[in-house]
Amino acid sequence: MEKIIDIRNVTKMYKLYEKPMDRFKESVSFSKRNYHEEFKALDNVTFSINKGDAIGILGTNGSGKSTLLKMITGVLTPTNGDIVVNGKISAILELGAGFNPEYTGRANIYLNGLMMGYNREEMEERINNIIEFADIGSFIEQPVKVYSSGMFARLAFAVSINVEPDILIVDEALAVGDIRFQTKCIEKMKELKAQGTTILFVSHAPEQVKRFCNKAAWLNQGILKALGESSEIVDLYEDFMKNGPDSGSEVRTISISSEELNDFQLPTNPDVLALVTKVAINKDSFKTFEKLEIRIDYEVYANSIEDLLLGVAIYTPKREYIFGPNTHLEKVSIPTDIGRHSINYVISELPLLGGSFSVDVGIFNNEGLVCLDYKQDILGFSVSNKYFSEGIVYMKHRWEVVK
Ligand SMILES: Nc1ncnc2c1ncn2[C@@H]1O[C@H](COP(=O)(O)OP(=O)(O)OP(=O)(O)O)[C@@H](O)[C@H]1O
Repeated sequence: MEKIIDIRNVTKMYKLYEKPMDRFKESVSFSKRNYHEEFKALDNVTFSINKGDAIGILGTNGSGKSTLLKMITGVLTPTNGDIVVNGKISAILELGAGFNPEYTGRANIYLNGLMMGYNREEMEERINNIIEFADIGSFIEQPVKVYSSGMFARLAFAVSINVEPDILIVDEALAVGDIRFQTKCIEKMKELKAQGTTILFVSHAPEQVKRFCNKAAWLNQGILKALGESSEIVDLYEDFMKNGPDSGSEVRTISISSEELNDFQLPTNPDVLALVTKVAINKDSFKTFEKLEIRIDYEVYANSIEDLLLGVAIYTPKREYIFGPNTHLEKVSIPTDIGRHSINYVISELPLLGGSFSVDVGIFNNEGLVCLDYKQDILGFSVSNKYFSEGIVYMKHRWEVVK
């Protein structure tokens, strides 16, 4: 795979001044006094992008996406680290950037072409396509200062994609256009992708990234949190957005005691009739339809327990209850005599789609009315996939064309 963009240990510090005057004071200070605080917008980011990749850049507001893209285009320079770009970039970064507000739309097309390294004749070959794509009617002859944000987006997009770039960077520009224009842009981006153009795409709609991009990078507070196949990264990102910063990292695969169990002993407290002593899961991250297996060890301390039952419940991190069968409801008899027992709970084809999940295990009697021992959130697991469906669970279904 040919690397087209190589980002190595890139850090970007911004200087923050409390008052505008402080910047001036600092520049004239003989004693070299500091009037600013430093803010790290990007922190030691390293990754590379291969030729032909469509990579989505994900992250909440202020996570450093624009800063990174501006450094790739050369508008900003890194404080530390290096960025190597092997191709011609066409970028729609901030609406209106690269346009002269006093010039007409038509004159700005030539100006943009010039900045991309095309001479007037070369732009003359392209201008009709650009104007047709922008489709803003007679506004093309008006100074761009009178344009609406939608018109800006149309013109910027039309120019960027009609100049045969090696790398196309689209930062949120699609969000301003109407649906018809968005569709047209996506069609054109697909065409460029098919021709091998590398595309960097920032969108606040993760589904768009899932559908359009093969890769994704997730920035969080200036740090590259995850990088990989787009659908898997979007699942992680969406999970983080829904459940907060602690989700995912809290996924545990720990059994109640990681040490081997001691010899079986009756508890000193005679009211303790049975305990779940160990819970373990076969993996901590799954793909949909993989086999999930939870092993539950429990101990029974009295001979008189009727209707002993085990239950396993799966929850989202927000405690939305997804599924909770028990051995009584399903008429499965489990050992009830004094001693140590083990049960395997097996889902042969896990139907969950993306996200992280937690598991509770309980042991009860009397049809579940009396709880003997309950372990909440005793372990967790995550599910991520290549993009093939949306939602929490995959339901068996079929499509029938009626007409
Ligand atoms: N010129 C600047 N001077 C000081 N701080 C800046 C400057 N530009 C950006 N920042 C800060 O750097 C951080 C990253 O900003 P950046 O615009 O790269 O984020 P972003 O992920 O693109 O956000 P958004 O989704 O809102 O566009 C933010 O906290 C922002 O306030």
